[in-house]
Amino acid sequence: MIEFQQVSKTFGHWKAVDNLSLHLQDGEFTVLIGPSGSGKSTTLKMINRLVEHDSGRILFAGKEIRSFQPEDLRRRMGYAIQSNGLFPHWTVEENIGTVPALLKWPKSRIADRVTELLTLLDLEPNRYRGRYPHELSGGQQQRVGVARALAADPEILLMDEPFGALDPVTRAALQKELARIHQRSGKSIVLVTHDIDEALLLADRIVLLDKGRIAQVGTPQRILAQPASDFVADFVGRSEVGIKLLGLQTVAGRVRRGETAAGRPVPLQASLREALSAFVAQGRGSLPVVDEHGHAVGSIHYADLLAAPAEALA
Ligand SMILES: Nc1ncnc2c1ncn2[C@@H]1O[C@H](COP(=O)(O)OP(=O)(O)OP(=O)(O)O)[C@@H](O)[C@H]1O
Repeated sequence: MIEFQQVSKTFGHWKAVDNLSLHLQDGEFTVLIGPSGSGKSTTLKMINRLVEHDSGRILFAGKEIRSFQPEDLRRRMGYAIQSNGLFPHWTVEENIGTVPALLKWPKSRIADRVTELLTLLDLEPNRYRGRYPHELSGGQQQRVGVARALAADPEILLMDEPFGALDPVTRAALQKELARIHQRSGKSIVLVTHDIDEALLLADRIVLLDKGRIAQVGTPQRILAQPASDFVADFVGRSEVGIKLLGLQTVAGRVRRGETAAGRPVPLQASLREALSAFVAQGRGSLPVVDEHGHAVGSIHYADLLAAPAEALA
């Protein structure tokens, strides 16, 4: 879908992006991560030509992006940013409907789409559609920012720290929502973050940048279990690698069906990290497992967690 071929971008004497080659697959959730100043936002903004690359080629749908009008490109690519970028004097409805209006959708279709998106993002449509951004909380503004990016059903969604300024609870809720949107729509998403846990949770593939260069590209499992360098190992947090690997898998893959155990049950969909926490909190070596309706399914043993890291690379 998007291909970078030896792309560089220099600001003054500073190489913000240095000879980047990268192929972003159709339907993939790609997370760009790295320390501050590593070139994440510059890489993202080059995709919709908010920043023009100096050299190399960037292909979108097989064509160099310079051959598109920037406006056409931006209509085909949703863009959400940390500071949400909402127009302050426009209502929520007008903000969300920006690109559909540019595309000359009929008013009724825009209104229906706004209703659909507000519902999807857990904002009661009639309560919020007529409000102005300053009448919303920060988390609600960010939801509207995400809704606006999704409005015209773009082929690709570009997100620059879209949940950066949120409290942990709202952030977790929106991450879950975004994962659901991705699963349901199969849309290509490129998200910038500096939060390794967010990257591990959401990414099909992580691109870890360091000083404008790729330090490693790989699945969350591979980045955790086979870091390509000391820099990568340090960035993902050496001492917590085991715990993070457990966070990538669910109890469903380890359940001993039909077996019983005593204790407070863990859900099938809980991560193995959550299961570990339950073992420690309850001081037990095995626990019952239940499905989403609370029905008994089987049990999980503490020792079953140990199979996880090896299998993560299978
Ligand atoms: N418009 C600009 N003019 C000059 N330098 C810039 C400009 N935009 C970015 N830079 C520089 O390019 C480098 C990469 O910036 P970029 O915003 O891509 O980093 P980042 O990884 O997204 O960082 P952060 O996590 O802090 O947002 C930085 O050193 C930054 O100072």
